[in-house]
Amino acid sequence: MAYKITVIPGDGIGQEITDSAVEVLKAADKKFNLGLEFDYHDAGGTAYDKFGTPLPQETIDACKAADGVLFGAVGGDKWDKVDPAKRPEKAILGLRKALGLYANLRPVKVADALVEYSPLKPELVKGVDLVIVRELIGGIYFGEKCESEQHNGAERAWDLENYSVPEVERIANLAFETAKLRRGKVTSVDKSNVLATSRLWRRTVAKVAENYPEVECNNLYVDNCAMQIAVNPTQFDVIVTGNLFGDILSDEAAVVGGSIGMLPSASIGECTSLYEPIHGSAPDIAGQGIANPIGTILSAAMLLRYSLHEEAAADAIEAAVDKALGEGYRTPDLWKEGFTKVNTSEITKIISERV
Ligand SMILES: NC(=O)c1ccc[n+]([C@@H]2O[C@H](COP(=O)([O-])OP(=O)(O)OC[C@H]3O[C@@H](n4cnc5c(N)ncnc54)[C@H](O)[C@@H]3O)[C@@H](O)[C@H]2O)c1
Ligand SMILES: CC(C)[C@H](C(=O)O)[C@@H](O)C(=O)O
Ligand SMILES: [Mg+2]
Repeated sequence: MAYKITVIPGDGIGQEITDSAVEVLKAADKKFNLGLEFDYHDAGGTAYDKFGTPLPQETIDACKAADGVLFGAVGGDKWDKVDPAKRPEKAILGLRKALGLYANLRPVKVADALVEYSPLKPELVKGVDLVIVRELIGGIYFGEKCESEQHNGAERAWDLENYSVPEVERIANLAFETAKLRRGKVTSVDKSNVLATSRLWRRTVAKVAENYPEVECNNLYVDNCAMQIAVNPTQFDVIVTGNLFGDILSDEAAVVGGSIGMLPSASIGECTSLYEPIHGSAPDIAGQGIANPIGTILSAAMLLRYSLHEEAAADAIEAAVDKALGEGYRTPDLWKEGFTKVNTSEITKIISERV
């Protein structure tokens, strides 16, 4: 039986990093005889330029029909002035919604080889192993919005944040189930000292926690959490939070491991799951062949594990990444004196060979 993987390179470095991940997947396919088939589709600014929409219906249909989706990144200055409803970012937001991907798992694990690359002191970073469980299709991202209106003689804009109990329950349940398979601790992050949505969030998480007496649960305000990630990141096991806070905290947590280019993610929900690095299209380095593809390669490993249940192949890719890093190969975002500087295609080949 063949597995169908829909690949959406998108914009900027999206093409380079998805090419890398597909090359590594092909190496895994060769070794484990997986029967992978790749099917490419457009989204983002590239799709807007071709079709006048960032998310063509045929891309959504292809994702629905696939066993897993591998997504690169979308966006870029070139499209900053297009109608907000047609911005490239609408592609990933629209796909998450169309596929019902309510949960985004962002694991941050600092490989021993990378401890000294962190902007934090090595003793703070050693042993960091946490996962951010971010609610992905609710909150202020998807609330009613107004781009511009007149109010008391001045122009204003607004975005409405809302969360319902069922929306919080399903993400909280997933966070507790995830914690049960890990170290048994959930930290729920909100701003319940100010926001009504956060108070509902905190009440609902507390109710869900009653069903998981074996899991320890604590709450942090988001501002304190941002500080705690910098001063004591090893305290975290599972962090569960809303859409906007999860977006911000995951970029912060990503660099604890040295570079945003390293962090993979899995978005899961009601239909096909989607796998993407957490970073964006990096217009400042696009086309130079120097992007770090490891976040996308590790996202591909997550696809093999969670969507195709090909555990051995996923393990082999993760081990190959660790081995390449352990042998001292570094893309420019992580390079320093004494290590071997490699570009995107070189690190891809090195990882593929080690699979
Ligand atoms: N899921 C997505 O598609 C996604 C995610 C985030 C941002 N974006 C979009 O990407 C565009 C650029 O956003 P931004 O600059 O704020 O964030 P970004 O993540 O693209 O880049 C931030 C910085 O990190 C660096 N960087 C990111 N990924 C890297 C990698 N793999 N290797 C080496 N360096 C890397 C970039 O060079 C840049 O200096 C925007 O249009 C934004 O909306 C898209
Ligand atoms: C591109 C943007 C819409 C997206 C988000 O905010 O969710 C990105 O920052 C991410 O983290 O995946
Ligand atoms: Mg983000």
